[in-house]
Amino acid sequence: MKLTEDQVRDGLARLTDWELDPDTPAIRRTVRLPDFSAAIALVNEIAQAAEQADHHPDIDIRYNTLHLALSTHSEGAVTDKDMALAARVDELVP
Ligand SMILES: C[C@H](O)[C@H](O)[C@H]1CNC2=NC(N)=NC(=O)C2=N1
Repeated sequence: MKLTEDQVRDGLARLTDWELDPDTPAIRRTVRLPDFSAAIALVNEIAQAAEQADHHPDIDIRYNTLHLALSTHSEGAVTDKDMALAARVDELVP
């Protein structure tokens, strides 16, 4: 389900450190880990959650820092699936 900008902003209030990028549109979160292997461990956990949800984030890995973006490619929009996976990611971040 496509969300309006207001619905996305309401949802972000219940998440940790996610921001709306209205230009893409997508929601984004940067996560800094202690080192590269901790970053990769988190990527692997997120990958499992993504496969379970059949919904996949864009992940940019920069040494110990992950830049995560969630949008629903088929809709060209942020949807409830993105908000749900973001909440799951928040649970996985150590
Ligand atoms: C066939 C499969 O369900 C689709 O390709 C899914 C897979 N993961 C996806 N992930 C994201 N972020 N957007 C999609 O539109 C999408 N589509």
